[in-house]
Amino acid sequence: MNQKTPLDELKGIGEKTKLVFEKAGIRNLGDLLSYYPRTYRRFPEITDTSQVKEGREIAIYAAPERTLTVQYVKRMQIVSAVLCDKAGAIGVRWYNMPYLRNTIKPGGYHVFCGRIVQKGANLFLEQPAIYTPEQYQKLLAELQPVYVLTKGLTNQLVSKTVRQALDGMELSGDYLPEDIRRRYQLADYRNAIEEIHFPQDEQHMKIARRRLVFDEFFLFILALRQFKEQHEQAKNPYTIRRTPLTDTVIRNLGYELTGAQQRVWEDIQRDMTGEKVAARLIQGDVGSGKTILAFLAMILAAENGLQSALMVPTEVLARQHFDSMTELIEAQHLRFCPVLLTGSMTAREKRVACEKIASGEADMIIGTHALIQEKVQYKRMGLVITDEQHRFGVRQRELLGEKGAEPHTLVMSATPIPRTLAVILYGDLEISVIDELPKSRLPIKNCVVNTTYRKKAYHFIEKEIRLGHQAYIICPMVEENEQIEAEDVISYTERLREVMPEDIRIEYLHGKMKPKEKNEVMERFLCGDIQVLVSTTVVEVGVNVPNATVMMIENAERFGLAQLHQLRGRVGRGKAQSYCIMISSTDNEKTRKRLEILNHSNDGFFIASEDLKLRGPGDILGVRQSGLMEFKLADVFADAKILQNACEAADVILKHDSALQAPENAELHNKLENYLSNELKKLNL
Ligand SMILES: Nc1ncnc2c1ncn2[C@@H]1O[C@H](COP(=O)(O)OP(=O)(O)OP(=O)(O)O)[C@@H](O)[C@H]1O
Repeated sequence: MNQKTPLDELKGIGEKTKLVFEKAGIRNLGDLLSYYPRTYRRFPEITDTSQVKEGREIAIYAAPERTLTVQYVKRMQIVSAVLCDKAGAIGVRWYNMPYLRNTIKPGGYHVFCGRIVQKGANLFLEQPAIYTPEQYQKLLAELQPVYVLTKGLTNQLVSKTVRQALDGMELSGDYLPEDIRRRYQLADYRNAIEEIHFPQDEQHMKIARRRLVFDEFFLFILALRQFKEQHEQAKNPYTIRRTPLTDTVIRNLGYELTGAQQRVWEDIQRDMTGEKVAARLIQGDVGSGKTILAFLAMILAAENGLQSALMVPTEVLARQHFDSMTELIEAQHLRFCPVLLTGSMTAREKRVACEKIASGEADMIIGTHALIQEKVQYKRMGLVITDEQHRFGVRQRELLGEKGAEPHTLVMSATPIPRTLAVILYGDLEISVIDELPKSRLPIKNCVVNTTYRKKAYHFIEKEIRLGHQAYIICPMVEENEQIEAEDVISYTERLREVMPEDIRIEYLHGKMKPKEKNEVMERFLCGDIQVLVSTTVVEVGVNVPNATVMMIENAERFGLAQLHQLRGRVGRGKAQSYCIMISSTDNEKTRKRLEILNHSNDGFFIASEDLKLRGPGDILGVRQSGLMEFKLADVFADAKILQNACEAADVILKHDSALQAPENAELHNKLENYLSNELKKLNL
């Protein structure tokens, strides 16, 4: 067995289980081994029955008062008892485990570990696992991997399957040359994989993680260097000239471009009118006004008779940009034709769009991945604008362009990273920074509060709505989940409708809704028909509704700081004073400190660096940063040092063997090829 062996060659993986894994993107053993735990769980310390609280997972050292009783309800056998310890007593229930009656005797002390649930007026310990104190002490030292789960996929199933794969696989070789491993003190691959899935303890897990993070960065940088090399050879196939039209558009915008926007616009024009194919990263904090620069670049292309494409990560965003572009064109009486192309459009709509694109009638094409997925024939494609999720824009450029005619690229990013890191991560791009917000903006007012403040917050939201504004409320979950104690969009909306005045229009939005429903809700929010939008983080990136002035975030402790900053960036985009209310459901000191950073600053760069200081590099898995720069394990902030090491290592290797053709680099070469094809697979090409 090797990394490419299909999963169903393992024992016990039948057709059904295979599909369950496939849904999580796991097809072969390589996919499985790199399905790293999302985090690790520790068993709770032993406490006593005075600490029970609904939803909490606890461990108590207790014994039943009397013999366990067994009741039959429908076809279920319910075993119940009252467990007593020094502090008091709690009811307990197990389902379909009648044999417990013989093993757990009155007065027999054990450690019971499970979750507290409320049934009617009473709290119960439900289905607790039972341990001897010695067994439990051992478990306390262990880290239990927790994976990202999908329907049918359990932690146990993943662990069991990984174990089987590791036991049956030949993983002796290490593609990382030994001198690199030695120089950067990296664990060997086999060991790292073993310890990331089955850590002996925290220290071993951290060593394993460090190696795998190095790998992620190392491959990423090697791929980047390859692209850069290819790219530097490309010549601009079309002549683009500056045009007075863009100056007129800027004059008629209704606001003045900030100094930073003007500077970056100059960079873009210089690129596009230059001799080489240009690739530039435009980095700017949330709400700094990146979109208008993208639009101006598209207008410049169109005026020169070239098509341009703007590719964004979500349908909601694609539609929003399409609408704003159409509005701009109409308001300024331009004669350009924009078209929208997204996956959820009907076959007929897509056909019409594609015809317009192929005939050259469409000047600007705005859409999602559909821009490369659909078989679209572009005509004179001169400019492609993507966001940082599509890091490997060069391949896409090739796909979007015609043979031999590579378009210019702009990559938009709101991730606030220091220049030193940006230079590494975006090594194939020139970098421009919009480091100034429009002057008309008032800084957002923030507060971090606990759940008792909710009622006041609702009153506050109502007041803002009466002033004609709108509000977002963010919940971490889509639906209720008994395992996770966090607010969910669906039941929250129901409750909110009950407590808010009836005339306030409240709707919800989440990623699992059909695209058409999502678009409808978003359009209604955009035009002010919906006043309070209860949403998951689907609104995180790019959504622009300047009339919204309140962002309330439930379970703020569950989000990374960068993500919270992105969410908050959905308000404060117009002239009115805006507010961000972060509700924290924990009194944990560390969480409080993290949220305080946001409370005191609206500056994305500052937040990212403070977050880093607080977490410290190599903090277990950290709180994931916003999903923008996605690595499996690595975090560009917390692992900045490893990133620098990986960059150095890549430079040294390429200096001696730029095409990775030397025999000692053969395995690395294969690994890189695999990496690149996986990156493309992610784009469903
Ligand atoms: N110079 C300016 N003066 C006033 N308003 C501006 C200026 N530039 C852009 N805006 C407005 O600010 C809002 C936010 O701009 P935009 O949507 O481009 O932000 P962004 O940089 O893309 O942010 P995000 O990363 O959050 O998507 C928009 O409503 C836009 O019309």
